[in-house]
Amino acid sequence: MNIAFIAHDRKKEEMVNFVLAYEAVFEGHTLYSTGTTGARIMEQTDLQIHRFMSGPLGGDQQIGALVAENEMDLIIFLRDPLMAQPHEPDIIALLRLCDVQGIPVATNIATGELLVKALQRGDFAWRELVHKYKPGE
Ligand SMILES: O=C(CO)COP(=O)(O)O
Repeated sequence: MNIAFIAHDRKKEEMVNFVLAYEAVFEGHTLYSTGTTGARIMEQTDLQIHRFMSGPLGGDQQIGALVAENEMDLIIFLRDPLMAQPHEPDIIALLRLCDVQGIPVATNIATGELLVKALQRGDFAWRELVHKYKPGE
């Protein structure tokens, strides 16, 4: 599965702790992140993550491009609901594309926990069919 991690600044510690707790689950997958989030996770875990640009510089949009292609299978996006972000339009665009493609996306830790447990159980197997039977391929 292709999994992306994104966390706003005041959620980065929570994200690192979350990924640490489920490191064994994530290590079998292909991991992506926005720039700073990925750097923080890689500092504290043994995971290899493909890092895009920092969110405000276009990282959300880069992940959005994969979502538009229906390539991303799961996104954990710990947003800060109490702080305005300069790139709010990019964030909304990413979440909109997730809804367009029906991509599971957690925007808080409680949903993140549920999705990672579903991943552990194999509930994401349907995404393999999406990859296999892409329209036009
Ligand atoms: O701003 C972000 C998501 O909207 C996250 O970007 P960074 O991981 O580079 O801090």
